[in-house]
Amino acid sequence: MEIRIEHLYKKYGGQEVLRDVSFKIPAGMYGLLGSNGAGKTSFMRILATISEPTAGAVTINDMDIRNKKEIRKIVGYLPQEFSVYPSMKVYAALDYLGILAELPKAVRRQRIDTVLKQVNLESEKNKKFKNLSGGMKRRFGIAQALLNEPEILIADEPTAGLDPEERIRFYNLFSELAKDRIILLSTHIAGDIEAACSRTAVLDHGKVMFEGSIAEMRRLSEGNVYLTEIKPGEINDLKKKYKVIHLQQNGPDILCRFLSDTIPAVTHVLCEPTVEDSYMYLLKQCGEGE
Ligand SMILES: Nc1ncnc2c1ncn2[C@@H]1O[C@H](COP(=O)(O)OP(=O)(O)OP(=O)(O)O)[C@@H](O)[C@H]1O
Repeated sequence: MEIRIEHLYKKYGGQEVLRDVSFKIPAGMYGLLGSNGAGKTSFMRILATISEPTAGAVTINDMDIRNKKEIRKIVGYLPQEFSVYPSMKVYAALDYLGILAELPKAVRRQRIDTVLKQVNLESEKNKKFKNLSGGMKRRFGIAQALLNEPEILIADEPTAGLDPEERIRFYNLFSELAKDRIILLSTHIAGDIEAACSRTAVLDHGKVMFEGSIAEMRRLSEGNVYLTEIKPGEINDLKKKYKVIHLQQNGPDILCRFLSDTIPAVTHVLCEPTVEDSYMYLLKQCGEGE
């Protein structure tokens, strides 16, 4: 099971939003990381056959994505904005989507029961869509994407707007589903990628800035991540000299995690980098390169 992307470009009018994107996505959970406008949605829509590349090639299990009909049989897609008729009940809405996907009645029944179990929405099946909580609506979105038993599930920022507990539940569901699938998900939360994915690609302004395993991603900023304890009045000074990743109140003082290419001029401890540190490190490099 593999998605192969080769020299992919996407242009909207004169704006190039994907630029020479090439990498492979193996089975398991794969995270696409990038800030707003990086090109994540444009990339995922191409893989889900909703939009077409301007140039380049994508194959899924050696099948060209231009075979839309065949590809759609093996790909499930959860777009960022997902909705159904608000007054439709959960079961009826899934049945309707199943009809659109041309699933025969008996298969539909069996699949709907299975996906409702998978996303833990069985007891909600007679509720109207509009009466579901935000997290339940997202779970419904996953259920509809799983209806045709896809080998590949593409989810665009599936956890945006969810509370931490619901986010954890979501990632548990994904890791369960990822055992025999490719799950490609996008987010701008580096910590989520670190916790859930085995590999990641970082997009910035349509270009791949990094592609590799989580361990490789962490290593990017090795030797550049420091911690220092400062007084609240010293924050601005530190920010002028270094890229601050985060600040945490520690009694009257502030614990500050920051990036530096050279040994810092303040009292410091060298830290083990996280995916978030490396993401900030990459963004800093991109910013400097512009
Ligand atoms: N249909 C479209 N027509 C014109 N420009 C578009 C279209 N879709 C996206 N864009 C532009 O392409 C660029 C990349 O957008 P995209 O939605 O792919 O990024 P993203 O990484 O998913 O961002 P976000 O996290 O905000 O969803 C942006 O500059 C956006 O304005």
